[in-house]
Formats: sequence, structure tokens, C-alpha cells
Amino acid sequence: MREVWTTSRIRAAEDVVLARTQSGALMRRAAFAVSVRAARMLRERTGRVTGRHVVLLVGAGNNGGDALWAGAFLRRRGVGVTAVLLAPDKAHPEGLSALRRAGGRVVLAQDVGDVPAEADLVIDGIVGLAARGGLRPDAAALVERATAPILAVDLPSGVDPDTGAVTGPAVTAAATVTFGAYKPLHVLHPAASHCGDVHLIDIGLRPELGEPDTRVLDPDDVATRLPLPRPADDKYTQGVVGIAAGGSTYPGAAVLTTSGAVLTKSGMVRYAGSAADVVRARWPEVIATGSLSDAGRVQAWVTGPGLGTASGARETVREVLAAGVPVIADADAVNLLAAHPDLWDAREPGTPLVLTPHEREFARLAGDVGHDRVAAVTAAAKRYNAVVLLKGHSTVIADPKGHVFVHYTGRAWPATAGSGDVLSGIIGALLAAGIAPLYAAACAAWLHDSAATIAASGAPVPASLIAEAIPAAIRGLRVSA
Ligand SMILES: NC(=O)C1=CN([C@@H]2O[C@H](COP(=O)(O)OP(=O)(O)OC[C@H]3O[C@@H](n4cnc5c(N)ncnc54)[C@H](O)[C@@H]3O)[C@@H](O)[C@H]2O)[C@@H](O)CC1
Ligand SMILES: [K+]
Repeated sequence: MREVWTTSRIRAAEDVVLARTQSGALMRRAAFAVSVRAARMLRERTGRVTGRHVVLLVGAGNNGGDALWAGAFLRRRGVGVTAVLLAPDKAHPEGLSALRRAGGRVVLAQDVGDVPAEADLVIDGIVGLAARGGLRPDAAALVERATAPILAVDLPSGVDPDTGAVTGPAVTAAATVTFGAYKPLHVLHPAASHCGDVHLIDIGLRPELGEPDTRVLDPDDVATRLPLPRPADDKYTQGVVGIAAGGSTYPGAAVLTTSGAVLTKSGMVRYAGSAADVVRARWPEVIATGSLSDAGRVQAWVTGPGLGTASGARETVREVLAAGVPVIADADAVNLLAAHPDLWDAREPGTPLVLTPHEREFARLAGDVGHDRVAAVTAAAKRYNAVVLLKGHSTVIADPKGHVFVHYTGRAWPATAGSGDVLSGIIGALLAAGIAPLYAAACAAWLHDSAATIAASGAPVPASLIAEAIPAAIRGLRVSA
């Protein structure tokens, strides 16, 4: 499990560690790690380290200090180093003298205008944890014209550390070396796509950090939670999933949602709705009926995809919410809940609910997402006493207690019609298997994305093939776990 802390929590932990360490030791440790990564990048990209040239972009604070110290360490390995100072009066004094002592060259941004042409690598020490807004014009001009790959110190400058928002010019790094802990920007779109490979360096903060603000599931976390049939299981004991989705207008949504459920878990899937014939034709093993009243008992309901918003759909959502079992409400179910607040009254108190809106559905339900996706989703989860999964390039999942998962891969294969229906079916299967709603949603996001990647294999892929790749995604997890 990857753990993520907000910058204020990281700063608080840093203060504790700084108070008991020798002045400057933490920075030198961080900077040394930057120099090691820089040397490795030079070797990988140019074949050697000695004799190569690194340019440091140095801002007004400790982030620039890290870059200057990293430059001093690189000098000891025979690397030519030029520091370009963006705020000469505020450049980290000890870092600056260390670089000068080591034989580094120091120039002013206003004098050079461009990153020196001999650069094999650029180190971005413009701004770190204190970053606010995009790059200022002088830094933006330098970064825009740099042709060498960029190694970011702590984070790519210009992105917002806590929200991952990119509201102006920003560095796009080939790699980022970060210290102590991952910060939200490393896992939140769009900032995460500016980081390149992120390398976390231990500087002794973990014991002071406490519970993380956000978590990211690893394959092993998903593998240990996915339900597999045990020797004593029969088709009922593994949890029966009910699908109340699709209809005569959107029978495909019924099929895709059912596919997600059927392929995620053994046991039984029931379907209730007017697409029963189409579902039965695709999945003969599904017990398909025309109405909810005939559906029989289930351990979780999936509702919403392709349901429409007419009065029949509203009744379906009402009945499902009143069934007393966990519910995943997607698409039209979210729209109906937003448009008819009385529907909330149907909900059996205390039964788990997972809401899976995309941004427009989220806006109908809880207002504009804004720049701070984690804050918006956490507030909605509290307000509706539900797990809320906000789809997007980074999927954010929160529960009412403030636990947050983020799923980010930088790939966009799942962005295709019907893909959300498949995700709903996966979540329903995991809920029916008894997995806690937060984990059901987070594991489903992971599995869905993995299935999409496998199905795509480098080319665009439709939702039905994403569903078909779910078994391969599960097998892959079992092999790697
Ligand atoms: N506290 C510590 O002991 C350690 C800090 N470390 C480094 O220190 C960094 C934080 O340093 P600071 O708190 O000095 O702050 P920064 O170096 O992040 O920022 C310096 C100044 O830049 C200005 N600024 C804000 N947004 C800007 C923008 N978009 N463009 C240009 N300038 C902007 C602000 O006025 C800020 O005071 C971390 O990111 C990390 O790199 C590491 O050395 C590890 C140890
Ligand atoms: K930086």
C-alpha cells in the first residue's frame, strides 16, 4: 500500500525530525539522493557521468537548496554544474557556498535567459512544498526552452502539491525524487503526469507522520482481498449479486454491468429488469427476471447504468435502496438521487451505499468538483454517509470517516462508453462477497483499470472487451501476489 500525506502533515513531521538532527543534515541527505538519481540518469541517457553537464534551476527556498547541494555532490563525481539562480537574493546560502566550493558555476536567470545549451540534464529546484500557482514567467521561459530531460526535486515546479491541480505553466519531469513521504500531487491527475517516475527517499519522517491522508492500493493489496471460492463454498455462500440496470432503451448497459459481476466472482448473479432476455442470451448462467419483485435474495444490488430517469427507474432505485443489502448506485441512479432527494428516505439506515459518479454526475449531486478532488469527494462521502468513487484520470474514493484511496495509472484505456457499467458490476460482485465498501470500490477501480490495460494492449478497446479481460487481470494478480 502506498501512503500519501498532505504537505502540512509532512511539514509538521519534518519539524520534529529537524529539531533532533544536526542543522542541514536532512537537506544533505535529500540532496545526496537527488545527486545519485541524477548520476544514474546521466549514465542511462548518455553512457557516462564524468564530463557530463547538469544545470540547476534554483528558486528562493529549500527546494533550491536541495538542488544546490545535489550540484555540489555531482561536482565530486566530475560532472560540470551550472546553477541558474531565479531569486539571487534568496538562494539557499549554505547550498550556494557548497556548490561554489565544489567548483560549480553560478549564473543569474536574468543574465542567461536560456538553460545553457551544454546541459545533459536539468535539475528543477525552483519550488517545492511551498509551491503556489504555476511557474512565474522567468522560470516558465527557462523551462519551456530546456531541451534536456528534467529531474524534479520533491515535485515538478508549477503544480499544486496538495490538490495536484496545474493552473499555469509547470515542469514536466522525466523523474522526480521526493523525500519522506509521497504527497498528493504524486498520485493526483494532472500533476502526477508531470512527475515521470517518482522515487521516494526515506529521511526518517515515517514514525512522526501517523495515519496517512490518502492511500494507493498495490497489486498485492488487491490480490489478498479478491474473493476466490473456498472448498466449502456453494453458489450461494459466495454472495449473490443482483443487477437492476439497463432496460429496453439501453439493453447493452444491462449486459455490460452483468458481465462485470459475472466475471469478477464465482457464485450467482441475478438480473431484474426489462433487458432480461438480452442478458440471458449473453449469460445463460444468470438468473434473469423481468422485475425486482421476482428477483429473489441477493447480498448486494447494482443499480443505475442505462436505467433512464423515468418513474419506473425511480421506483427501481427506491426498491433497491430499501432492500437492506449493500447497494452500488451509478449513472442514472446518481442522477435520480440528485434530482429526487426523497429517494434517500428509502434507504435502509446503516446499509452500505457506494456512489460512482463521473464529474458531471458528481456536480448534480454535490456541486462542482473544483480543483481539490479529494476534499470534494470526502465532503460528499460525509454528507451522504456513503462511499463515493469519483471517476477520472485519477479516481478518488472516500468513505464517510474520511478514509481516502486514489487510483492513478496515467493510462486512459477505460475512458470508453460502457466502461463505467462494467466497473459497477465489479463493485457489486465485491460488495456481495462481503468486502467492505471502501475496499470493494478501491479494488474494483484497480481491477477495472488492469483489465482495460490488458484488453487494450496498446490499442483502443471497447467496454465489452474490458469486461472479458477481468479474468486475466485476476490471474495476473494471483501470479504476482
Ligand atoms: N524542511 C527540511 O528540512 C527539508 C526540506 N526539504 C526541501 O525543502 C522544500 C520546501 O522548502 P521551502 O519551505 O523553503 O519552500 P520552497 O523551496 O518550496 O519555496 C520557496 C519559495 O518559493 C516561493 N514560491 C511559491 N510558489 C512559487 C512558484 N509557483 N514559483 C516560484 N516561487 C514560488 C515561495 O515564496 C516560497 O517561499 C521541500 O520541497 C524540499 O525540497 C528537503 O531538503 C528535505 C528537508
Ligand atoms: K521542484
